[in-house]
Amino acid sequence: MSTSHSSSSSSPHKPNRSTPSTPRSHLTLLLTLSVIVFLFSLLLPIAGITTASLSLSSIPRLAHKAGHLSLSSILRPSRFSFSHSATVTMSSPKYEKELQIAQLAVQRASILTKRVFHEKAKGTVDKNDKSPVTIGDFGAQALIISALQHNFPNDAIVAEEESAKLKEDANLRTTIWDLVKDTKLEDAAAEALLGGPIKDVDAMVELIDKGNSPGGSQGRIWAIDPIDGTKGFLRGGQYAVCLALMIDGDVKVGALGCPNLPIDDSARLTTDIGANQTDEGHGVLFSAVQGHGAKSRALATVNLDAEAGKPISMRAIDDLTKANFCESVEAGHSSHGDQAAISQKLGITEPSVRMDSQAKYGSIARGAGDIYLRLPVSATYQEKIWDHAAGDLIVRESGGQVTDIHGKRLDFGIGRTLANNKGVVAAPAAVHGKVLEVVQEVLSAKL
Ligand SMILES: Nc1ncnc2c1ncn2[C@@H]1O[C@H](COP(=O)(O)O)[C@@H](O)[C@H]1OP(=O)(O)O
Ligand SMILES: [Mg+2]
Repeated sequence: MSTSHSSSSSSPHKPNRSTPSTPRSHLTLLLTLSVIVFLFSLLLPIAGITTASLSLSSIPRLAHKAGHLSLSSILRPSRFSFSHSATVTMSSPKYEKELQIAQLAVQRASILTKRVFHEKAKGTVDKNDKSPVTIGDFGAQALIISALQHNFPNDAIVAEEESAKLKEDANLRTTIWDLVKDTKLEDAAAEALLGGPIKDVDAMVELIDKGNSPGGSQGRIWAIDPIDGTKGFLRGGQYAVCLALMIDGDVKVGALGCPNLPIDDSARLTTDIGANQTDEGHGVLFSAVQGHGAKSRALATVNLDAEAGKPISMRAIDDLTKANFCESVEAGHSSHGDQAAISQKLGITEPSVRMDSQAKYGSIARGAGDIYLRLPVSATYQEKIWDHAAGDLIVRESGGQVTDIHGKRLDFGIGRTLANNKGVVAAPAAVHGKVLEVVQEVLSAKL
C-alpha cells in the first residue's frame, strides 16, 4: 500500500511537480483510474452478496437487497459484508483512542455496578426491589457519558436511560450521586484520561440526558447499555456494561464488561452460569475493532496495557450435534420452545445454557459457547441497538456471523431500534448457514 504512495516523482503515473504534465500522461492516468474504479465496482457487490450470508436460501433476498442499495452504500462495503479481521485488516483504521476510552469507560462503570451488586448481595435490599438496578443503570450511564463527552465532545450518544425519573426523585438522585462521585479508576493517569470526576449532581443529571440521540445512518454515534441484563443483575447471574461506536451506521468499536463471567477464556459455559454468580475472581472485558479482531482481558480497575488483551476466536465446529447453544433466561425475550425444536432438529442433545445480557455474545466469541439464538416472542417488539451493537462486532471479529432470523445483517443505522430486523442468529461463520436454515424451517409458520 505504502509503495504506491511513496513511488518516486519519475513514475509514469505521477507527473513530476516541477515539470508540467503532458496531455498524454493525463490520458494514461485517466485510463488507469477508470479501469481501477470499474474493477472495484464489479468486486464490491459480489463480495457483499457472497459473504453476507452463507445460506443458499437467503441469497435471493440479499440479491434483492443489493439491488436496492445506493451507490454510496455499495462503496461502504462493510455495512452488508462479512467483516472478519482477515478480510479488511489492511484498510481498516484502528480507532486506538476510541478503543482505549471505551474500555476504560466500561471498566470505570463496572466498578460502580459491582459496588451496587455487592450491596444487593449483602441482602440490605429486598429481592423484589428493582432500585439497585436503577441506581446502577443511571450511575454507570452518567460515568460513561462523562468520559465520552470529555474525549469526543461532538459525538452523538444513544443510551438506554433518561433522567426524568431522577428529576422527580431527590432521594434517588442523592443515592446515585453518592456512588458516582467516588467511583474512579485506581490509576490516576487513566482516570485523568476519562476527564476525572463529574462536577456535581446537576452535571450528572445533565449528562444522563446526553444519551438522547435518535441514532441514524450518519456520523459518529455511541450506543450505551449501562446494565444490560437487568434481570440477571437482580438474580445474581450475568449482566454486561455495553458500549459501541458506530460510524455511518456501521459498528467500528465495541466493548463489553462482564463482571460475573470467568476470566479464563477456555472455561466452557456451564448451565449454572445464569444464577448465583459472583464477581470475586471473575470479570472479563471483551473488545473489538472492525477489521482488527476481538480480544478479552481481565476486567481490572487500572490503566490498560495496550498489548495485554488476548485475541479470541470462536470454536471450530466439525459436528453441529456437539454445539453448545445459549439463550436468554427470560422466556419473554426469546422463545425457549422454538429453541428446543431447533436444537432437536440439529441433533443437539445438551440443554441450552441460559444467561442474561450480551455476555452471551462474548461467551460464544471466545468459544465458551457456540451459538446464540434470539427467537422473537412478540410480533411487535423491536430490538434496541444498545442491546446488540458491541456483541455483534465482537462475534463477527472472532470469526462468527450475526444475522437476524431472515438472514439479514443487523442494521444499526436506522435509529434507536433494529426496526429492520427480527431476532438474532449468531454462530461461527462456517455453520451459520446451516443453523439459519434450521431456524427458518422451525419458524417458517411465523415468518
Ligand atoms: N419482548 C422482548 N423481546 C426481546 N428482548 C426484550 C423484550 N423485552 C425486553 N427485552 C430486552 O432484552 C434485553 C435482555 O436480554 P436477555 O434476556 O438476553 O438478557 C433487555 O435489554 C431487554 O430490554 P429492557 O431493558 O428494555 O427490558
Ligand atoms: Mg439491555
